[in-house]
Parts: sequence; structure tokens; C-alpha cells
Amino acid sequence: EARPAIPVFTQKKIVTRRGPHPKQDRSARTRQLVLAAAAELFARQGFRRTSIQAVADRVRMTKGAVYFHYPSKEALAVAVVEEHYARWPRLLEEVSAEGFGPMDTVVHLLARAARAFRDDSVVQAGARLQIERPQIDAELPTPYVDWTDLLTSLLTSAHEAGELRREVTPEAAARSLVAAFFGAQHISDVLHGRTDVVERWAEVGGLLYHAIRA
Ligand SMILES: CCC[C@@H]1OCC(CO)=C1C(=O)O
Repeated sequence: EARPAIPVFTQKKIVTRRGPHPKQDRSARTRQLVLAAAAELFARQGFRRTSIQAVADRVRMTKGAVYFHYPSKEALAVAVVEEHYARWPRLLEEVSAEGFGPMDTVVHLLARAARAFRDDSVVQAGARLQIERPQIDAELPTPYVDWTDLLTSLLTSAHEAGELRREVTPEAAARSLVAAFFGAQHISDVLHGRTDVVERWAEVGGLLYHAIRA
């Protein structure tokens, strides 16, 4: 079916608050704690070697209490990957608020994303679970497509603003940036546990920007 005009992960979910609900809030906080603990374990040791018991132990809860929030390890993995992708619209909002033009918005957005890959265990876990997709019997979000759509829309604005070389198509530039970023963060992860991912991305991204900028 036709892809939505706005990339899925930039569509805001409107949350209507009807006032304090202590019981619901406590449950939401517990869900977040369980998700963060699962992300730390998934990021470090992967899906197969992580057990619900280990997640429960990490948050000092019973296995049953964890199952109340997430009915299976697969459901927990889906939630972590979804939370990984939920990071990017928030990052886009922050960068967009700084008032850069479209090309500089791309540069700053991806530089901030590289820092998230270095520092944020939910982002790291989401990336690892996407690699391990074949081992996970669940409907994980399709990888790469939302970043490609978002960068295509930003780079289309950049092209219209004369910030992109005329012969460069926004779609091709977006696919190239996604491929380069994926590769840079993956190699940094395998070789150095992502300790140098910000520098590696600055290097690769810098060369690509040099090739596409007007
Ligand atoms: C921005 C590059 C793409 C990004 O890098 C790691 C990863 C995890 O699968 C990604 C994704 O699915 O969008």
C-alpha cells in the first residue's frame, strides 16, 4: 500500500490526559523500568541469552509481575525495538527547534543519533534485536525504512532550497546516508563496542555530505 506521506515515526501520537491517575502512572513507570532493564540485557547479551527471570531479577520483581506487563520475551523485544524508533521523532523535534536549514538539520540529527547509539541502551538493544530478527518469532518493525523516508523528506527540502547538488536525488542521498550510518555504527559496535561511533560517523558522514552538498 502507498506509504504514508509523513514517515511513520514522525507522526505524533496525541495523548489526552484526563488528570492524575496514580495507579496507572505507577503501572506505566513499572513498564518503563522493565523495558529499560530488558534493553540493557538485550544490548549486552542478545535475545536468546536473555531470560525473563534475569529481567525480573534486575528490577527486583517476580517473573509473574514482569509477565503482567509483557506476556512474553518476544513482546518485550517488540516493545524495546518500538521504543528504539520512538527516540527519533523526539530527537527531530529537538533539532528542528534549533532552526537550522534542512541540510544542517540532517547533519545535526544524525550526529545526535550517533551519540544515542553510543550512550543509550534502548537504542543499542533495538539495533541488536533487528540484527537478530530471524531468531525472534514476532512482528518487529521493518528496519531502515522510516529513517530513509525522514531523510528523503528533509533532503527534498534541502534540494528545493538549493542546498543539494542539482544532480543528486534526495532518495538516493537518503539511502546512502542510511547505509553509511548503519555500517559505521555496526562496525564501531563490533570492533569497539561503539565507543568511537561518534567519531566514525563524523568521518563517514563528512565525506558523504561533501559529495552531496551544493
Ligand atoms: C540510520 C541508519 C539506520 C539505523 O541504524 C541502525 C538501525 C537498526 O536496525 C537502523 C534502522 O533500523 O533504521
